[in-house]
Amino acid sequence: MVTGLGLVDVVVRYPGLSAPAVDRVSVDVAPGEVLALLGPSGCGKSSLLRAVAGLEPLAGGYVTWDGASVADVPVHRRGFGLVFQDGQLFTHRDVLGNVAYGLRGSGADRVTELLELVGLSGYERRPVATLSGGERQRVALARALAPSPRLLLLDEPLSALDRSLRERLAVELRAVLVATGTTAVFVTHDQDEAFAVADRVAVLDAGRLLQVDTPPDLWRRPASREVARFLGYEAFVPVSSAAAAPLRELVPPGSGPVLALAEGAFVVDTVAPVAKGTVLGITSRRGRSEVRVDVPGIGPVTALGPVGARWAAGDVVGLGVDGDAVAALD
Ligand SMILES: Nc1ncnc2c1ncn2[C@@H]1O[C@H](COP(=O)(O)OP(=O)(O)OP(=O)(O)O)[C@@H](O)[C@H]1O
Repeated sequence: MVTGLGLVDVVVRYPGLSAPAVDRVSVDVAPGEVLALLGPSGCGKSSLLRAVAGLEPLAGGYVTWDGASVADVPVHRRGFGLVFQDGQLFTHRDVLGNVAYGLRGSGADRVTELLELVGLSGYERRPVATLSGGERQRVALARALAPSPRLLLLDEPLSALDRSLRERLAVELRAVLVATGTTAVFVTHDQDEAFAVADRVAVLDAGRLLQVDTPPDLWRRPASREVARFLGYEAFVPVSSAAAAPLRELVPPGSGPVLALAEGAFVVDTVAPVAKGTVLGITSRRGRSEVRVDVPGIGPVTALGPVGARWAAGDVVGLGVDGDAVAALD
């Protein structure tokens, strides 16, 4: 028997849409596991999450909990908690009133414990209108966790926040889910966020499940170019080509016939270069320079460069390689 959440050939259709929004997706989520649903806008992530919650009818397949279908269990009886992008707090209640909602009795001790967990100790009496965006999402998380849901469903809970806060909260969110042993499904379109939060990541496109794996396995062994591109691999080169010579030894012998190169697979190296490229342009990210270089036989790639790099378009630079940004594809 599958314990925890089971999805079997789940299909979601909308009237007027010729293709299904979710197309026969099957995946399990073990007790205590955090699964991210990752994919581009419109790929069906939210539809799948809503179908699990019971907010969207299934056009096919099953959603199971501990092996039994939940088809006949109404939304509020499933014991699943929900957190949305905008938190959806009750604006006329204070923080305590929001977190205690859904608890029997006053639940004051439980609220104190949860606010501590999400880093908001002492916030009980704050009106939610006075909270920052990040604080609101923490309250939404505490509220959803308060009744100890057997499954927590999170739909892009961080995407309305700015990047640095998003990155910090992603780490905190994982810590809270792990500390509470919560089984969770987390929707995001951001690969970094999925990798930071989840034990396993399910990559979706056009309603179909392309691959589900742990973050390191997904990164090292993307199942297709489609998955690789979505993760940030930007160039593909046959392993047998001359241009792949400096890269070949970076993947295990006998791996697939195509090498995928992520941004940063090449690093500008003026001391012991293994390849050369022609500079196309330079941008900056987090202080480092990112140099677009055209590598013969591979094409344009993004190489990491030193702080304050000043090459001009047309300059030729030496390149080293970083094995963590090279994967073999079948
Ligand atoms: N209520 C609806 N009625 C009709 N079509 C819908 C409805 N909800 C979603 N869709 C369509 O179903 C497809 C999947 O949408 P869904 O919201 O699940 O994608 P998503 O991956 O969550 O996208 P995003 O990241 O932009 O939120 C899209 O083509 C969308 O336009």
